[in-house]
Amino acid sequence: MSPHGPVRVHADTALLAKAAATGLIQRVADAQAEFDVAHIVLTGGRNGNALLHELSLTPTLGAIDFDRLHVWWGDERFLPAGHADRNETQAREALLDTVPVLPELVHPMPASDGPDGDDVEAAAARYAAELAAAAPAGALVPTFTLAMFGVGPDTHVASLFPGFAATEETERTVVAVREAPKPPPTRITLTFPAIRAAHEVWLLAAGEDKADAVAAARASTDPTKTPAAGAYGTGATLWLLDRAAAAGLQEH
Ligand SMILES: O=C(O)[C@H](O)[C@@H](O)[C@H](O)[C@H](O)COP(=O)(O)O
Repeated sequence: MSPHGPVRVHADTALLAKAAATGLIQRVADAQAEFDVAHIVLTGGRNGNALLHELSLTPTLGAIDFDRLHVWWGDERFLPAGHADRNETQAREALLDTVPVLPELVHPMPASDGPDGDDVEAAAARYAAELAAAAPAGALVPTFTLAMFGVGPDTHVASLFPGFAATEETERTVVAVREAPKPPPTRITLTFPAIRAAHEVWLLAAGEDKADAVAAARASTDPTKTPAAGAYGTGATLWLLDRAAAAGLQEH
């Protein structure tokens, strides 16, 4: 599967969030019809949270059966539970606290005051085990219906930053990241083997500060140099942009 799937360009970030919310509902409803259960991977960041907030306002959200929806995260800032900067906290505020999700189907990455304390490597291993427990036979992670990733200005996705060893991981599905260039410095992240188990991957980017990163990632096939180029699904990969983030693309 090519890492450079089609691009959808929206006039602004609000329309990007609305279109993405509608698309997510359709994909989850289709997966629940076909496979009974759907698994989605949430992203942190402004665009990821804007999408979740838009979902909470979307009338067709009722097409999703939350009794059959597993929610995972692509990465997490390794902070105490409930910390305002945790992706989980922000996702709960943006959407999860407003919908009837089943707590046992919501899978946050461990917090720094969780069962492993500040041992971020043990916490990463714990999440890998949780993914494996929900995986089909022979797999290490569930077949994610949809995995979403914001794209950083340096082309990072999740907490896979350019040049970091985590971008070269081929065995483990979840690893710890230390000294991340985007604060906070200690994080937990899915690796490319986990990301590429997704049926569909979306890359979200908005704003002129992302135009160079989008152009660089779509011109590259080196996932260590430009991690966004390494995030793709088995069935589809879609880049959801606003006009500002697409400005560096010849194709648009
Ligand atoms: O934990 C995080 O910080 C996010 O998961 C990160 O990967 C984010 O998605 C990108 O940095 C884009 O963030 P913005 O959408 O806010 O630019």
